[in-house]
Amino acid sequence: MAMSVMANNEQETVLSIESVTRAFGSRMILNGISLDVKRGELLGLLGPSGSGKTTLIKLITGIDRTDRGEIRLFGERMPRLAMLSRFGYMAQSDALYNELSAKQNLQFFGKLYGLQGTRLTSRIQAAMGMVDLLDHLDKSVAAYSGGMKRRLSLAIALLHEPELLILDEPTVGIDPVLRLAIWQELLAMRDKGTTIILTTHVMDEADRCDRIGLLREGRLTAVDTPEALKRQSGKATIEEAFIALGGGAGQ
Ligand SMILES: Nc1ncnc2c1ncn2[C@@H]1O[C@H](COP(=O)(O)OP(=O)(O)OP(=O)(O)O)[C@@H](O)[C@H]1O
Repeated sequence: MAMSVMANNEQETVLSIESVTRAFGSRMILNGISLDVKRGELLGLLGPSGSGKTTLIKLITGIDRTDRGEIRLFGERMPRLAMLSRFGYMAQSDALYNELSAKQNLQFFGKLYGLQGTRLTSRIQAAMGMVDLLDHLDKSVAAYSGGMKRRLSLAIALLHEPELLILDEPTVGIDPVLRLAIWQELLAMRDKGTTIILTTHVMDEADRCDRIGLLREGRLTAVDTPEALKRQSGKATIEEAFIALGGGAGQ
């Protein structure tokens, strides 16, 4: 009985962050962060440059370790290698093989995730269609523009249809029309149950998230829906709310 209740709870909470602290040298970068993310939720992390968004993302993926506190993905304490296949990760700087074609990159990463044969081929088509790069599959990545590399990195993160997507500034350098199309895809994935955690500096993107976590000087100063944050700050737009709630400081 107790076991089944626990299993249900664990299924609901995809990510649990508890009292997490991370310092570099004597500088406290993250200070007592606690946050839960439920299955099928789209959480946006917003904060001034240097507020610790990427540091937090790296702790969630297990690339970096907390100094204090704990992070659990799907109930498992991170870092844990076995969790790698459960999420798709898009880093802030693209990790691509420049000398290979886009297709070869996708095949390489796809095989790492256990995809092969017709499933790998169909997933490559679907993911590249989503980022509008199907016409450039055979092009060498060295010949890709910065925005195209971002889109290819996103396609790789989506390739194995993970139940959790962790995206660090996924739409930087992507033009507004395609950005909108990518957001429609992300929202459709969310609606089908994919959990998405992303960082952004773009206010209209933040507005589309289910909840926004506001980071400032290493602390999570607010976590709520865009509507609640606007109400709480008495502001009409998320941009004004962000500044009113202390997000405008820094740089
Ligand atoms: N490995 C490291 N060693 C020392 N300092 C680091 C390290 N990684 C990050 N920092 C520092 O931690 C702070 C937070 O960096 P982080 O990249 O998490 O910020 P961010 O909110 O993602 O910023 P941006 O929006 O500009 O990407 C910065 O001052 C950065 O210089």
